[in-house]
Amino acid sequence: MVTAKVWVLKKHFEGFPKPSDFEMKQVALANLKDGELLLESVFLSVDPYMRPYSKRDMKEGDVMIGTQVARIVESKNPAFAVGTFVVANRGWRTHFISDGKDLNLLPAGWPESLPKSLALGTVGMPGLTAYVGLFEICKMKPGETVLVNAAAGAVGSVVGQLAKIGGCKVVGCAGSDSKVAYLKNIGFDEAFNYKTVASLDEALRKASPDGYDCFFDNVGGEFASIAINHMKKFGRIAVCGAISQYNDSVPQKGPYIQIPMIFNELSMKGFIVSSWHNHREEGVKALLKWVLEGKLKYHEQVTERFENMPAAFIGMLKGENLGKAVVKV
Ligand SMILES: NC(=O)C1=CN([C@@H]2O[C@H](COP(=O)(O)OP(=O)(O)OC[C@H]3O[C@@H](n4cnc5c(N)ncnc54)[C@H](OP(=O)(O)O)[C@@H]3O)[C@@H](O)[C@H]2O)C=CC1
Ligand SMILES: O=C(O)CCC[C@H](O)\C=C/C=C/C=C/C(=O)C/C=C\CCCCCO
Repeated sequence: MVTAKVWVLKKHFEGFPKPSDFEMKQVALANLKDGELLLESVFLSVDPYMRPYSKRDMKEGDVMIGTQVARIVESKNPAFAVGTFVVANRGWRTHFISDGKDLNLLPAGWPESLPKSLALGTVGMPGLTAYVGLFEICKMKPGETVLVNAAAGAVGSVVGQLAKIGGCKVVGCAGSDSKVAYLKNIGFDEAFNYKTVASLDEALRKASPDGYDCFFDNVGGEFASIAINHMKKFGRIAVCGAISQYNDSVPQKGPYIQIPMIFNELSMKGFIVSSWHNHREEGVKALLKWVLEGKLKYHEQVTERFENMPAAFIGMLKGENLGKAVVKV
């Protein structure tokens, strides 16, 4: 019999998550029935969505939500061989049983040399978010100017590079000078540290005096309220995330954005990547191709050991990650 380690939400978050909000437990797994598989998590993802979704979708005592790259270690299902790697959405746990229906194989042609953890980041849900947000929501065109915040993160770093691949000028911002240096290294035309600029308004104007055609917003809040005034006529805004607000114990009251919306006849559309599942196969295939061609660079913030999941999650929310944050079990 296999004993799994799991992290449960011991107490709903209030403000930033704290280590004491989590509790690690052991769960004895039953022997496999016909058609079942035993899997071990190899890499686990920590993502911002877990913070707001935990309040909406979880009750105290539930296993933390999340995805993993897992390896099949025992199989009573002829459709899946031992040693196969998959992406699953089974939460923060070291081992789990599946009937195979909730498993996604890695994209065909995944070379042995490519870290499988990328299936949680650049060639997975965050990469797909960037792909859908740019091509389907912003509908970026060559020669346009794209702005992206949280630009050194899992989604933002892909947004900037896909926009370069798409022939655009790209402006990004992040919360440290080392992240800004990384952005320039992966091809951003302009990048700045939003925490240290004297004025965000001035920094946005200096980076692109003519303004922005597309704004890929990962942050929301005050940043979005200022950035919207730098949009060009008929600009498009992909409302991807609002991480500046997830950890608020008291909701922020931002300035209204309707006037520039109306004056510049802007398009602004919220989206959730999982609603665009019909673009998943084409998107993951394109992302893998660009990575293998060296056109799409990646960086992973790898935290070792399952016991360190809460620290990895809290660190990501505080901006300690460069690129996709993953935990190596
Ligand atoms: N709509 C959808 O389907 C999806 C939406 N998202 C959203 O995209 C955004 C980025 O996600 P992801 O790439 O996975 O995460 P990241 O890898 O970018 O990690 C989060 C980053 O957000 C930045 N951040 C944290 N707090 C603030 C703040 N108060 N103000 C500005 N920046 C902040 C930090 O970087 P920094 O150093 O720059 O501050 C941190 O590293 C999130 O809002 C997430 O919810 C992600 C996936 C799917
Ligand atoms: O590829 C897979 O199968 C894994 C899917 C994992 C994940 O569940 C899919 C989508 C993730 C979406 C993330 C969305 C965001 O980050 C946006 C976050 C918050 C928006 C506001 C939520 C308010 C809740 O009350």
